[in-house]
Formats: sequence, C-alpha cells, structure tokens
Amino acid sequence: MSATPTIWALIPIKGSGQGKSRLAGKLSAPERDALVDAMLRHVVSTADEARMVSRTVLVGPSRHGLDRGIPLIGDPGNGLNDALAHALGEIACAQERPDRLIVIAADLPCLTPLDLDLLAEAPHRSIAIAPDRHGTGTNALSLPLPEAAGFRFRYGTDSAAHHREEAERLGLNVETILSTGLEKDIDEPSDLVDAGQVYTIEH
Ligand SMILES: Nc1nc2c(ncn2[C@@H]2O[C@H](COP(=O)(O)OP(=O)(O)OP(=O)(O)O)[C@@H](O)[C@H]2O)c(=O)[nH]1
Ligand SMILES: O=C(O)[C@H](O)COP(=O)(O)O
Repeated sequence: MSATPTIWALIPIKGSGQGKSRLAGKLSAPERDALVDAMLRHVVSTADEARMVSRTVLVGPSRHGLDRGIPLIGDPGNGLNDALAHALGEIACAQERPDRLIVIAADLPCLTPLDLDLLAEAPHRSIAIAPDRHGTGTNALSLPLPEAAGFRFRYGTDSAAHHREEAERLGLNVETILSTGLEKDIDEPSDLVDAGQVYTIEH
C-alpha cells in the first residue's frame, strides 16, 4: 500500500420514485423524491469535503440530476446486495483501484466529513462497520482492498452482525464506529425529525 492510501466512497441509490417507501404514510411521492435527492446531495457533498476521500462513485439506475462528472455504476436490478456486489467487483478490478472503499448509505442527513475520515482511517486489514441507531442495521462499511474484494454484502435483517461474520470469514479484524452522523438514517416516519438538517417539510 502507498504511504497515503487512496480512499473512495461508494453510495448506493435507488431509482427516482423508488426510495423511502416506508415514509409513504407520511410524505407524498414528490416529497419523498425531494427528500431522497436532498439527502443524496448532502452525502455526496460531505464525501467531497472529507479530507481522506478522493473519489465518490454512485451505484444505481441514475444520478438523480447530479453532475455528470460523478461516476455511475449501473444497477443489475436485483436489490441492494447485488448492486453493491456488482460495484465492488468493478472497483476492485479497476486499474486505479483504491486501497479502501467506504460504502455509505444515501440517507444520512447528519453525516459529517469527520465521520467519513473516521471510516477511512480504519487500521490495515480491518473492516469498519457503522451501525444504525438500533445497533442492528448497517449505515456504512469501510473495506480494505484487495483484502475485502470478496466481501459478501448482507444488507437486510441484522446486517451489522452478518457483516461482522463476513469480516471474520475473510480473516479481517472488525472496528465498530459509533457517531451521531453515521447512526441517524431516515427509515421510518419517527426518524424524520433528523431530516430537518437537509430538508424542510411544508404543509
Ligand atoms: N443501487 C441501489 N441502491 C439501493 C437499493 N436498495 C436500497 N438502496 C439504497 O441503499 C440505501 C439504504 O436503503 P434503505 O435505507 O432501505 O432506503 P430505501 O430503500 O430508500 O427505503 P425503503 O424504500 O423505505 O426501504 C439507500 O441509499 C438506498 O437508496 C437497490 O436495490 N439498488
Ligand atoms: O441492512 C440494513 O441495514 C438495511 O437493509 C438497510 O438499512 P435500513 O435499515 O436503513 O433499511
């Protein structure tokens, strides 16, 4: 590994009109789209500001109107785990591949550049996991490459525990990162209070 490791951020994003379906009882379809776009913009600009992150890549069906300069890896259409597996395969084989890949959810309105730098600074041969506020889901993963090129994404129920098992399977250490910015994803209507960081709901 070079003296200054190369770190990339990978952000999975569903297509327009698909995201945040669990908020349908509280927000209209245009409101959900506006929220998804605002949170994506926040996460992308936070990655741009993070000292250690040199490139940000999206995986999904579209850029949601973001600058065409941001690389987009296509989505095979079989859900989050397949989309991330496809993107990791492309990135791990790239000629300019990074030394570490941070996979970060696009629904983190309280995320700060320091949160990404913490993920970037995980020790060599360690996978860092940032759980959600319940301690069970996974909001970010920091994967060393090439050591974690074969990492199998296990998003779904109890994904944080499954991702720890996956690190063990690969013979890698695990570091758990707890921070407000990384814990507060927006899944349920009761989480919306945190979305006020990036989005105002007007009625
Ligand atoms: N590319 C891609 N991204 C996905 C997919 N499923 C989820 N994501 C993204 O993964 C992150 C975490 O997903 P969730 O917290 O479940 O968000 P969501 O899917 O918009 O929310 P719900 O529709 O309520 O489940 C968000 O950035 C989503 O946009 C998928 O199939 N493909
Ligand atoms: O494994 C997870 O953490 C979920 O599938 C994705 O996160 P969510 O709880 O934010 O939907």
